[in-house]
Amino acid sequence: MVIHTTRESLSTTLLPLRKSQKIGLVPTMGALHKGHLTLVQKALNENDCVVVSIFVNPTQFDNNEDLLKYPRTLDDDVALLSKLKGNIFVFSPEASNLYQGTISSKSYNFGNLENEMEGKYRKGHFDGVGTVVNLLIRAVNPDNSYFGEKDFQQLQIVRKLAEIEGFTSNIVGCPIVRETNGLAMSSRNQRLTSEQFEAAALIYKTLSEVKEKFNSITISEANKLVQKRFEENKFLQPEYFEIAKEKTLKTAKRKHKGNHYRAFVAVFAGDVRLIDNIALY
Ligand SMILES: Nc1ncnc2c1ncn2[C@@H]1O[C@H](COP(=O)(O)OP(=O)(O)OP(=O)(O)O)[C@@H](O)[C@H]1O
Ligand SMILES: CC(C)(CO)[C@@H](O)C(=O)[O-]
Ligand code: BAL
Repeated sequence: MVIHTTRESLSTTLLPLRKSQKIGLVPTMGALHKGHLTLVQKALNENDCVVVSIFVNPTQFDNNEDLLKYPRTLDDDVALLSKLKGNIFVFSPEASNLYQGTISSKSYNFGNLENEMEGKYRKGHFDGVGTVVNLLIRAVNPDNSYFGEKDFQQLQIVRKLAEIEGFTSNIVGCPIVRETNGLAMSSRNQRLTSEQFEAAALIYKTLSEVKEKFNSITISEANKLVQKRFEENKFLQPEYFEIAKEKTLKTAKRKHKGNHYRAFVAVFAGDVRLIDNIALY
């Protein structure tokens, strides 16, 4: 497996391939799991070669401890990718090489998408995500770029970013991959104790209950139901639970015909922050 650590070496390798090959990009922060591998496999199925970027982007963290504790497992990541069949390039640059100058965010207006949920609770997060995704897409110039629905708000932001920055790449959304207990796979799951991991099954269980009852209860009743379920669990502290319109991600207080709704949640298990969401249709 070829590992590129600079934009220059990656671009030299990709240049001759461009004429005849479709290039896929899967941006990640590493500590790869089956969720990531599903994205990579989809990218391999739909392209001739795939760049998997592994870069823990400092500008999207508002919490320095979260950044320091973020798992970094490059050797294991490469070993996992090596098991897949197909032409994969790992792109694992230093921040100074990727940013080529000061390591700071551009300021974006994503039409308010950035002010909801994750944007509200992680200040500047989506400016950091937008900045790094822009840098990665410009470095790779892919035909298709793959993002998971686990980070559904991020996926919507990246679609908007593509309009703002005029990307030629398609932005491809991929369904959430879950553990057998329902917990959405996430690199941060590595930091859970076994008790927290078991308890965290409640997140998807509760989202599924809301989905099942959604047609027969009000949004306010759904909010109360979620509050009650988490009150009963000593391992999990919800940061937010919101039912929002899928397109605008605006919090919904009442249901209106013709809208698609989605439930979103962020939960702390100790100091590990987990997010999840579910379509309510
Ligand atoms: N369980 C999953 N199902 C589908 N896509 C996923 C899943 N986990 C991660 N992804 C996607 O993989 C890409 C890279 O994600 P990232 O490297 O941040 O991993 P992560 O598991 O989301 O980690 P964390 O949430 O702890 O930051 C993102 O597009 C993300 O949405
Ligand atoms: C898209 C991304 C790789 C940008 O750093 C990150 O936010 C992620 O892994 O979801
Ligand atoms: N997968 C989202 C990246 C982050 O938590 O910063």
